[in-house]
Amino acid sequence: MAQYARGAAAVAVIRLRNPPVNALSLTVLQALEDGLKRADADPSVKAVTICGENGKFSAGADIRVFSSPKKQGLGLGPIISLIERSEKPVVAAIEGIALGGGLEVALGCHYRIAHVQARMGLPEVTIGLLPGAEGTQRLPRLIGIPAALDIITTGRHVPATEALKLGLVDEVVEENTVEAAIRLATKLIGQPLGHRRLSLRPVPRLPNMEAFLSDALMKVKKRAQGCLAPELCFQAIKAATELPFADGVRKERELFNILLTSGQAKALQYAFFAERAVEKWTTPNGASWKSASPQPIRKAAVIGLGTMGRGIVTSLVKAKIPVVGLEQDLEYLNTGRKAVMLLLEREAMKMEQGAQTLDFHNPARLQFTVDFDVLRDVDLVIEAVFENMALKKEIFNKLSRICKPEAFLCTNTSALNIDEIASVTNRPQQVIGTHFFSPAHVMRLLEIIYGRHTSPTTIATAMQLAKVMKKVGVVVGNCFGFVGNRMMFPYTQQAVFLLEEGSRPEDVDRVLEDFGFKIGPFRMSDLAGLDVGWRSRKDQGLTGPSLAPGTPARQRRGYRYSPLPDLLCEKGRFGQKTGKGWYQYEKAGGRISKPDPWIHSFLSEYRDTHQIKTRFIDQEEILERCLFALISEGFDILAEGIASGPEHLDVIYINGYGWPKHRGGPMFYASTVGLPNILAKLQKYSEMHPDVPQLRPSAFLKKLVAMGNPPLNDWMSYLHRQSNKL
Ligand SMILES: CCCCCCCCCCCCC/C=C/C(=O)SCCNC(=O)CCNC(=O)[C@H](O)C(C)(C)COP(=O)(O)OP(=O)(O)OC[C@H]1O[C@@H](n2cnc3c(N)ncnc32)[C@H](O)[C@@H]1OP(=O)(O)O
Repeated sequence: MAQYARGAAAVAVIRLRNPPVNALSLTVLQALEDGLKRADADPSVKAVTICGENGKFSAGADIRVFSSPKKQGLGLGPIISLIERSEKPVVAAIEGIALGGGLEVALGCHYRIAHVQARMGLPEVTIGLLPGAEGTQRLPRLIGIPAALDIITTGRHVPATEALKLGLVDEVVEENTVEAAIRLATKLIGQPLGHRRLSLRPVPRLPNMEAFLSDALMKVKKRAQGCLAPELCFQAIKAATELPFADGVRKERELFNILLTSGQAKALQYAFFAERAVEKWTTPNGASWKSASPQPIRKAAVIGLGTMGRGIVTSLVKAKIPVVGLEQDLEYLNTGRKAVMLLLEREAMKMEQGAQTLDFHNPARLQFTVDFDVLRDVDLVIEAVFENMALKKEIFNKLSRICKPEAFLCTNTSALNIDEIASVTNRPQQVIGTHFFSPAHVMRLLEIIYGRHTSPTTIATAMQLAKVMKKVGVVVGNCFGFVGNRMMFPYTQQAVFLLEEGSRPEDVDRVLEDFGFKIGPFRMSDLAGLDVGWRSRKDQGLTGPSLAPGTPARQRRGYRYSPLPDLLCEKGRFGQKTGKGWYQYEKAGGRISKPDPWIHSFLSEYRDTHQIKTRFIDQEEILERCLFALISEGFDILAEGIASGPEHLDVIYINGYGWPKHRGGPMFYASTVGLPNILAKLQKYSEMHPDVPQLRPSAFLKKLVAMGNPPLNDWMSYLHRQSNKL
C-alpha cells in the first residue's frame, strides 16, 4: 500500500509501503493513485512528496506479478503520467534504492532528491525485460542517449553522487531526505512546472547520432550473448530518438510485451528468485538457516598461494577481513605475495576510491608468513593447496593442533572427501568444504560442502562468509565432485565420446556456445589444462602406470572409456599453457584458439585403429547427449539429498559453469524441454550406448514423468511419494 500524510502545512507525503523493498504491487499502485488524486482534490495541499517506507524508495514492480496470470493489469505508465501532469509540484525523496518501476515513478516527479547512500537503476534487463513504464522514453530526455543506453542496457546501479553528475537527480543530501524534499516542495509552490515534465522535453541531440547508435548496437549485441532483452532495450531507446513521446511509449509497450512473453524473461526471473532461495539452506537432518547463527570472522588465513589461494586472499581483503597468507617456503611465499599484490592493485584501480579503500599495505589487514604459529589467533582458515588427500590431511592435522579450539577449518577442494579430511582433526564439526571457482576473486560461486559431522553453526558461518565476500554460497552434501563437477563429468564425457564417433572439437564447442555457454567443453578443457584431469585419472588408476596390464583401451571397470584426453597429454598437449590441446594457439600461453588439422588427422587415425566408423553427428544429438546426461545426473543428486532443490543446481551452473542465465539453469531448462522428452531421448541414447551408465535416465526423472511431469517447484515433494506406474 501507500500511506498518505501531511508533511508540512501544504505538502502531502505519499509513502510507498510494501516490505521488505516496497515492490510495486497492484495494491501499492492503487494506493499511490488514490494518494495522488486525494492531494489533487484537496485545495489546502499545494505540493506533494513521494517517498518509501523504511529508508527504501522502491525496488520496482513486484517481479512475481510478471509470471502471474493477472499480469494484464501492468498499468504503471498511466500513474506516472498522472504524477507528471500534476499542477502541484511533486518531489521524489529517494532513500536506499529506486530501481526499475521505482525509478520510473521518480522520473515522473518534477524534482528528485536523493540521499548520498542511495542507488538508482533500471535493472529490468537483468530479469529479461525493459523499463516498461515509459522509462526508456523519459530517461534519455533527462540525461541524454549515451548515459541512458548505458544504464538501461546494463541494468547497473548508479550511486547518488554519480546520479547527481548525470543530472538524474537534482540534489544529494546527507541529512533526512524526506524532510529535505518537503522543504524543496514548499519552495516550489506556485512555480511553473512545464520544463520539469520530461515527456515534453526533446531528446538531447548528438552530432553523430546515427554512427553512435550503430556502434552502440554492436557493443550491446556482443555483450548480450544470445540474451534478447539488451537489444530490445536498445530499440526502445532508439525509438526515443526518432519518435514523439507518445509513439515512443507505444513502441516501448510493444517491445515490453515481446519480452514479457519470451521464455528468457521467465528463466531470468526464476534465476533471480533461485539465487535468493539458496540463501535459505537446509540439510537432510533438519539443520537450517532459521536456527543456526553464524560466528563472526575477525581474522582469516589462507594456506597455499597458488592460483586459487591468491584469488581467495584477494576476496577476503576486498571483504575487509584481515587475512594471513601462508606458504610452505620463502620462495613460494614471495611469488605468491607479489601475485596477490598485483591482483589487489588492479582491484583497487577498479574501485571508486582507489587503494585507500582496500588498505592492503597495512600489515594488520594483510600479512604473509611461512610460520603456522601465526595462525594461532585466526577465526577461520581456508586451505587451498594442491588437490592431494595426503597433503590436505597433513595440513588439517597440523591446524587442529595449532589453531584455537573455536576456529573453523575450510578446505578448498573440487572433489575430495570432506569427512576423510575432517577425520584427522580434533573438531570435525568445524570442518567444511569451500569450493571456490577460478579466478576466485571474480567468480561468484562458492560451493559449501558439509560433512557428516559439520555443525549448523559452521555451515551458517561459511554462508555468511560467502555473503560478505559478495559471493553466492550454495550448501551441498559430500560426494565425489559435489554438485558442480559431478554434473560436469557426464557432460564432458559425452563431448569426448562424440569426438570418437565423428565430431570435431570445434563442432561440439560451437553447438554448446550457440546454446549460450560462454565457452564450450574443449575450449574450457584447454583453458583449465588437460593435465589436471589426467593427474586425477592417474590417481584413480584409470590410466598411467597403475593401470592393470591387459586393460582394454576403451573400457574401464566394464564401461566405455575414452583414452583420447590421456593420449593428448602423453603428447604434451596440455592446452593453452603448452600452446596445443584440443586446439592450437599462437604460442604457449596464447588464448586465441584455432582448429588444428593435426587433431583432425589424429582423430581419424584413432577411429581407424579402434575400428570406429566415422558418422555425421548433428547439432541436436550433440546438444542432447551433453546436456541431458548432465541433467540426469542432476536428478540423481536431488534424489540422494546432496542438494535440497533444483534451484541449488541451477544457481551453481549459472554462477560457476557459464550456463546461460537466460536459460535458467539446467534443471529449469529441463522443465522447459519437458521431462517426458528428456526421458525419451535418454532412453534412446542409452539403448544406442548400453555401456555408458551416464546415459541411463535417473530413476527420479522416471518417477517424475510417471507422476505426470509436475512443475519444478513441486519436484522435491515427489521424492518419497510412491508411484504405481514404476
Ligand atoms: C495483478 C497485476 C498487477 C500489476 C501491477 C504491478 C506493477 C507493474 C508495473 C509494470 C511496469 C513494468 C516496468 C517495471 C518493471 C520493474 O520494475 S521490474 C523490477 C525491477 N527491479 C529489480 O529488478 C530489483 C530486484 N531486486 C534487487 O535487485 C534486490 O532485491 C535489491 C532491491 C537491490 C535488494 O537487495 P538485498 O538487500 O540484497 O535483498 P534481497 O535478498 O535481494 O531482497 C529482499 C527480498 O525482497 C525480494 N525482492 C526484491 N526485489 C523484489 C521485486 N522487485 N519484486 C519482488 N520481490 C523482490 C527478494 O526476493 C527478497 O525476498 P525474500 O528472499 O523472500 O526475503
